Amino acid sequence: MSEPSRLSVNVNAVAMLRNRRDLPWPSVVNLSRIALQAGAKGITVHPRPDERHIRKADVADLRALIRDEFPDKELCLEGFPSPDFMELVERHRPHQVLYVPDDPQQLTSDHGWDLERHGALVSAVTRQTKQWDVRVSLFVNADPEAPELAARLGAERIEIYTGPYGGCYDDAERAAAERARVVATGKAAKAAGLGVNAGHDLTLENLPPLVAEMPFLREVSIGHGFTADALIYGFAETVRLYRVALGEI
Ligand SMILES: CC(=O)[C@@H](O)[C@H](O)COP(=O)(O)O
Ligand SMILES: NCC(=O)COP(=O)(O)O
Repeated sequence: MSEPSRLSVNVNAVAMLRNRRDLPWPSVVNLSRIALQAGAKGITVHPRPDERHIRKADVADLRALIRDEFPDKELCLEGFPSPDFMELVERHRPHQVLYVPDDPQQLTSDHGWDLERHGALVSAVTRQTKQWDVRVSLFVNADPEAPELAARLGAERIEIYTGPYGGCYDDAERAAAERARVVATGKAAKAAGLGVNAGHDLTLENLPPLVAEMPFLREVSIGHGFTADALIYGFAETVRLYRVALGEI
């Protein structure tokens, strides 16, 4: 039997494509089902306040999909802890929430929390979320100082923002330097007793060297690069390719 996967497929881009028309396809639920059947560990969505891709109704549908058809898989919700987002978390109780410091206008996530500055907010929402029996992960920059504070604020995991690493796709030397920062942050998180996730601009190319240096990585959530590959290979085959890149199969 193969190892349980570390891959959570982010389906934001599927929703974005669907939202071009007032029609229900491509179906976020059907493509998530294909990803889970193909061996992904979970589905990640980042409903943004303007619902430009994932809508509140998608969250309800995905929660039902996983509860009814894939009870051993996970739904991860990502977002800024606004009252609206917290209401969504309380209602649907995903397996994991990733709190990000994004403002409503932000195009995509491009930095982790400043935990010194926003410690009071982060610790309050973390406490509340754990009372709902939802695992809390905090989005942090690749900075080995961040994990200890994240642990003190009550987080169970961190997700290391890998955008700067992903952005070095054409520069091996800079990529190695960025990767070293991610790995050092992961090691600091592990030492602080946190589970370590990573995400943003991960691809089939940049995953293998990262995973080789971070065998303790618990989860990667991948959407943009995954969807680009899925347009070529299809969803199920792309899950297989990413699982190969993760060294799982
Ligand atoms: C937290 C993170 O890195 C991802 O959620 C990423 O920001 C995807 O969001 P978009 O699909 O809206 O770009
Ligand atoms: N948490 C990161 C995520 O869900 C997907 O990010 P990306 O692969 O779309 O950059």
